[in-house]
Amino acid sequence: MAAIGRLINRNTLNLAMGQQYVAFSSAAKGRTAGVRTGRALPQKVKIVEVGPRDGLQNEKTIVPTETKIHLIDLLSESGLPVIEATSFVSPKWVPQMADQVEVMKGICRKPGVSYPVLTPNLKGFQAAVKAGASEVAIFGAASELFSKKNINCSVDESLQRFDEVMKAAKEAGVPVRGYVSCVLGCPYEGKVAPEKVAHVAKRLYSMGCYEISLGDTIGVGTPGSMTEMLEVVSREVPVSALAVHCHDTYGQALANILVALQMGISVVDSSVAGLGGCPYAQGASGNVATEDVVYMLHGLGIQTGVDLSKLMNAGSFICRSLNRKTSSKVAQATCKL
Ligand SMILES: CC(C)(COP(=O)([O-])OP(=O)([O-])OC[C@H]1O[C@@H](n2cnc3c(N)ncnc32)[C@H](O)[C@@H]1OP(=O)([O-])[O-])[C@@H](O)C(=O)NCCC(=O)NCCSC(=O)C[C@@](C)(O)CC(=O)[O-]
Repeated sequence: MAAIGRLINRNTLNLAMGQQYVAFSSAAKGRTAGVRTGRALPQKVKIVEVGPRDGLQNEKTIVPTETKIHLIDLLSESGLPVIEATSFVSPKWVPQMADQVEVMKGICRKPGVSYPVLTPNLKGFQAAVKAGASEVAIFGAASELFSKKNINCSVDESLQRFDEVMKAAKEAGVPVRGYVSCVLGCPYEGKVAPEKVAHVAKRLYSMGCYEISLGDTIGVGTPGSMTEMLEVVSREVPVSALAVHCHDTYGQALANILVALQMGISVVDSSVAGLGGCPYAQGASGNVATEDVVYMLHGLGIQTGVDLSKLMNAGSFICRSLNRKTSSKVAQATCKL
């Protein structure tokens, strides 16, 4: 009897959550989010969706190009302002991104939505522009060994390559975002000093990157280490130009994002269904799920412009296509797997 009761309660709960998740997540609307946490929070957050790139780059089986295109189109419909579409890297290094030109040509670009792509060097930049990219991202690291494993050069060499990309981008009028990987830990070197992160972030910002995304590539950070790192980095780069990019390996991503928001950051990277992992960071799980970030932000009364229901449809589509269970807690709770 008790077991049946539990079953009914669980089913009722699932049904209720399925119907009401939007209501739950918007419960704080109209209130000042800062009141609840004791610190001021931004009223609006820009979400940079990295699922089609960061999310898929590590997939062992090649995902059909049409699936990638359909995923991006569904994400475009959800109201996301930025969707990182693919990367112009060597197909020998990351075979999953070898169809970058077809992806860029196949997507329906929604007015007002930006579709940046990764470009590790001038060759990648030129190919990206030829394929119609109107925004690119360069990606460095705060760790020497990670830099070597990921892009086959030292941190200093990578900054020289990025300089070339920046010059070409300025001439072409293409905005450039900069990434710093391993900001809270490296799979090869362990702990990374915040000063190293600040050094690379400052260089990328001085080169002209309009925004610096700080990547906890292997998801080892905690609110404590995130706070410490951001305090150091924000002495060199204004917080208004910083973004956080959290992987969720240790389940700390949402807590880390919350402290970043409390420190004035208002740009958050995330991946639909929590897909992802870096091919050169073994054991790293996916990015924090976009659905979970949106749910938290809306619950805090922070605007994102994202329709959670449409976003969940995109998550559901890619999970079905990959025959994979979603990593989004929100999607799990509402049975949209
Ligand atoms: C950077 C390279 C190319 C250096 O790789 P390399 O082997 O040192 O390059 P190279 O200049 O010696 O050239 C070797 C070959 O690659 C070709 N090549 C050279 N450049 C390109 C290019 N752009 N596109 C296509 N092909 C290229 C080049 O033409 C040549 O071809 P071959 O003559 O042998 O036929 C390589 O290491 C690479 O592609 N790495 C990319 C790795 C990657 O994509 N990692 C994942 C993204 S980073 C990430 O996920 C972290 C992030 C951003 O999400 C934030 C976080 O979580 O921390």
